Amino acid sequence: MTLATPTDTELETVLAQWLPTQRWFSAKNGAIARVRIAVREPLLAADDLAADHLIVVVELDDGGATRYQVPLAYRAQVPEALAPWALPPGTLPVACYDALSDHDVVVRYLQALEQSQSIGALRFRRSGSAHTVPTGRSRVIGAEQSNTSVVVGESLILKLFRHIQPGINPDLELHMALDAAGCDSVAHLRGWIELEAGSESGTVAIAHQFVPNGVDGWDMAMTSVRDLVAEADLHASELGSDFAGESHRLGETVAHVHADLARVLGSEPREVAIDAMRSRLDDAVRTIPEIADQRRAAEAVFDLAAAAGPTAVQRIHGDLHLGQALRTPSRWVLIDFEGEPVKTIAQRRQPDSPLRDIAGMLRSFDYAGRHPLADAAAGSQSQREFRATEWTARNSDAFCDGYAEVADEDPRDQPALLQAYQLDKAIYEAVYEARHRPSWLPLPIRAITRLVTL
Ligand SMILES: Nc1ncnc2c1ncn2[C@@H]1O[C@H](COP(=O)(O)OP(=O)(O)O)[C@@H](O)[C@H]1O
Ligand SMILES: O=P(O)(O)O[C@H]1O[C@H](CO)[C@@H](O[C@H]2O[C@H](CO)[C@@H](O)[C@H](O)[C@H]2O)[C@H](O)[C@H]1O
Repeated sequence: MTLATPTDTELETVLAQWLPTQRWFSAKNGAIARVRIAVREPLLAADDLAADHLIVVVELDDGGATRYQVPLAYRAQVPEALAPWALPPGTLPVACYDALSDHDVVVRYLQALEQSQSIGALRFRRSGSAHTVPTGRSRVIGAEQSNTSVVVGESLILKLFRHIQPGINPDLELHMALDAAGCDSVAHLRGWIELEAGSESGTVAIAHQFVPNGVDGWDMAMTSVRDLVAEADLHASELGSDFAGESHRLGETVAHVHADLARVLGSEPREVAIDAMRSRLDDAVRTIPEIADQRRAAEAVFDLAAAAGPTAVQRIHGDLHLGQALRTPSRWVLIDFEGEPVKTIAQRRQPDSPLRDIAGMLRSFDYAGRHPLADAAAGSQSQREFRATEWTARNSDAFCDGYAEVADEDPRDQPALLQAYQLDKAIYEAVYEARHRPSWLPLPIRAITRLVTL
């Protein structure tokens, strides 16, 4: 006999309690009026384990509605190791938990991908030649991420988008283009899942080759900066953990990826959408009153950029920072081509200047350089501040040098646009930090002050 699973109504009640506790649930500030199951596709139905793939619509009191993807598994009891993924028992007749934590359910997803199956409204698509489901165990990563990824057998990574929107996700579109270009600075595409639901159709998950032995660029940069803060009498160039060589190589990598994207998806001269930057500033001032004093000066930076005239635009990464770069023993690999999570899919698919990605990385060097200062002991703080500024400048320059060597174009030759993109990113970061990590908010706020007075 197969396991009895909860009714939609039973699940909707429990989901309304559980969803706001999840990191990827973005509507934390709004009160939930109702959770409605829009799609429920059965994936497994055995006597000891059942699983459904759910798309739920969360309706808020303010009238807003967002769609989330929630795979659920059911057993008589939640296995002890999976307890952190359990939903509150409430009135459910069986134990219920996030299905991505259960290896048996993950294997079901991978089999469907491998065979390009359709399960109800879900279309599983394999990319490239036949590949077998990895044999090793699976592990969930991304507790602090916008989405949820599962690594299987240390050879494949399946990422399920949590907040889903209609349309092709840029992460899929750009990886298809980069694979077609033969780019080896990204993880190769292994498959994807689409939801076919009329006007709500779109990409809901992507599988990539897992990059083994990859070290996150942010973690590497942190090691270098921490050494600098501990040895404040050394220059960045004197550190054993100097990062400038890596920054240079990262600049080269980003330039190669931009060139491949332009070659496959095109590039053309166009005015940069400075109005979008102005309206982001307006929204940010409403959320973060501390930056209101900088508004006039920020508008002046945007005015100067608007006067710069047309520049080459193309498809870009869109949310590039050190955490989106993995250093393998042989090269840098860029990941997560989704663009900024706050933008709609249509906005993220708009061509933009490569300067946006370069500015994203420059902001990241600034974050890396200054973040450890908050923890450093007082006393020689000004010396540490000096060293942190030096570290940031050294690595930003190395990155731009590396980029310029490959692109034959130095990003620093367009100072007004580069400054506007950095300022726009710092404004985005301020809103991001206010929402997700309030203790980090001073970092982008100080950057805004610096960027408007350059
Ligand atoms: N192809 C890959 N190989 C190895 N690790 C990866 C790969 N893709 C992502 N990761 C790891 O998973 C984490 C989350 O991936 P990411 O695509 O950035 O998710 P999110 O959209 O949730 O931020 C990354 O920080 C990285 O550590
Ligand atoms: O990786 P995500 O796509 O989820 O990106 C979001 O979260 C990032 C934080 O993890 C955030 O990046 C900001 O903090 C980083 C340090 O943690 C720093 O290196 C980046 O420069 C800074 O922007 C990113 O903005 C946000 O979209």
